[in-house]
Amino acid sequence: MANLSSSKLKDRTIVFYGAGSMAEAIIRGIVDTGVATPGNITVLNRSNGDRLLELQKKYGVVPALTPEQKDAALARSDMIVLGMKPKDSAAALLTLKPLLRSEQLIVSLIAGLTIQTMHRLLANEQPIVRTMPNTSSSIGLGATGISFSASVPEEGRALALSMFGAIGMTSVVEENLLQTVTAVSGSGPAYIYYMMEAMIRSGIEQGLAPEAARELVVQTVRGAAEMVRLTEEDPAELRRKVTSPNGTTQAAIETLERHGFPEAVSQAMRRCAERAEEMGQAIADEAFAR
Ligand SMILES: NC(=O)C1=CN([C@@H]2O[C@H](COP(=O)(O)OP(=O)(O)OC[C@H]3O[C@@H](n4cnc5c(N)ncnc54)[C@H](O)[C@@H]3O)[C@@H](O)[C@H]2O)C=CC1
Ligand SMILES: O=C(O)[C@@H]1CCC=N1
Repeated sequence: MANLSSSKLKDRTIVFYGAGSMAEAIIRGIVDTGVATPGNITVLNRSNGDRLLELQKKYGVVPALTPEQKDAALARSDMIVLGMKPKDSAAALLTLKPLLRSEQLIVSLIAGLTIQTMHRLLANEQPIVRTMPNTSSSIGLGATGISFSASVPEEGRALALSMFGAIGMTSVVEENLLQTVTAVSGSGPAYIYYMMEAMIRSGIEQGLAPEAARELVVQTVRGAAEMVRLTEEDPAELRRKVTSPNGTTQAAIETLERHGFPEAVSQAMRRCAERAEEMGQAIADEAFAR
């Protein structure tokens, strides 16, 4: 049993309940940075044992392969990270319910699923940390929005902040703003990748070798993000500095505007947040309709 008086993540037992791509991003981050001990991390899935063995090989974490191993890991761990798909989450919480002790900390990664729905499913006020991380966590550059149920003690807050702080930046927000965090940073990497795909494609169409197009785009995105971060200047100001009057950038930006780029981004983000809400509502509707 881990030392419960210590707030160090290293001393805590953690179960990743659902070991897909987001769980792996976090595992890689906390193992690589050394904030957690691989031997204290158990991974479990619904059915894919090979996936668990792959994670064991890559990170030294412990696979729970049999129903007995799964129940034992869930029952004894200090933290349980819910990393299954939203549609599987209600069933997983109901499975968890009879195994839980009141001091175990639940950390949810699940888009849309509210603390209220989790408390209702568990029929108690279990300490819950609801988060919205992103996959850049796997390289220590994650951005995670975090909310706490009132039942999370100070120590639980510190543990969660150290987990997500080790793999990037964290922002504690009111729970109703986690949908917005989903729209900004949870799904955000995909918008940037989408932009990169389009830029690489156009570079190739205009004659660049694929590798050159890729390298130039990657360095451009990396450099632009670092410029915003290091100079602390407003992105609009940095953009102005690239844009010579009547020059090439102005021509490009005007074209993006004509095609509704800012409005498209705004609508995409609103739809993203709305979708998170819908997904959370769908979980609750399905779980409590019976
Ligand atoms: N992928 C992303 O960028 C982000 C994902 N999330 C959230 O993370 C969660 C997982 O997403 P991904 O990792 O992308 O999905 P994924 O499909 O890669 O992984 C889900 C895993 O959960 C397992 N699983 C499903 N039901 C289970 C059950 N009853 N018991 C045990 N394991 C079960 C599946 O076998 C699978 O390994 C989702 O709820 C999503 O909303 C949050 C932020 C970012
Ligand atoms: O697409 C999704 O639903 C998840 C949540 C945020 C990023 N991926």
